[in-house]
Amino acid sequence: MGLWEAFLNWLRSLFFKQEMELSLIGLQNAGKTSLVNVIATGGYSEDMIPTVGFNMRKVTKGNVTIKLWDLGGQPRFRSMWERYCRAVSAIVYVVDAADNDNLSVSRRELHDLLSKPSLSGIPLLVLGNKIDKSEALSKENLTDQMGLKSITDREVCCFMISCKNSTNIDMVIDWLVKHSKSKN
Ligand SMILES: Nc1nc2c(ncn2[C@@H]2O[C@H](COP(=O)(O)OP(=O)(O)OP(=O)(O)O)[C@@H](O)[C@H]2O)c(=O)[nH]1
Ligand SMILES: [Mg+2]
Repeated sequence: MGLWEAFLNWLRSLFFKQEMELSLIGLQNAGKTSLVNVIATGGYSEDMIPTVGFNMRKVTKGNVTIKLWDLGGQPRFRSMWERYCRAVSAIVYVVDAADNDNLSVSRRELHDLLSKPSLSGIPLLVLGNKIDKSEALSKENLTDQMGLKSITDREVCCFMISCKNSTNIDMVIDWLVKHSKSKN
């Protein structure tokens, strides 16, 4: 990068700073914390500790600072999901696309959450994770089984990803950056 270009980028970053706040929701073991790690550092580990309560992490991508609320997915933490979704620019709902046994629970929890009046209209990004596994569903199947077509009161988008292989993580970041708000 030339000096002039670097200077222009610096100027741009001063004037066009964007920020956003996101909540990562989904059942335990879906891969929420893995996604935060992949977005923040690119690192992936098989050896993860379940999230107790929540973690907050700030990540900067270009001019956008993203504040991520990474929530625990075990049943005892689900009642606090709504509280952490109220002020966010988007809700990111992570699903283990290879875990057929838990899809109906995941679907129910998602639709329960979206029925809260406090969350009306907040854009939703559904991520079918673990597509590196052979038993992972296709996007069409996941869309169908999660009942995504019936959500008509907000913007809904769905991507199939793998945190393990970093598949489609760039698409996720692009989507998030597009949904950030200008600070000024
Ligand atoms: N094969 C495969 N495994 C994954 C992938 N992403 C995450 N995992 C594994 O899934 C397990 C759970 O990942 P976490 O990121 O801790 O899941 P979580 O959604 O944060 O779980 P809670 O914090 O309990 O809600 C870990 O063993 C990860 O290594 C993926 O893309 N592919
Ligand atoms: Mg976690």
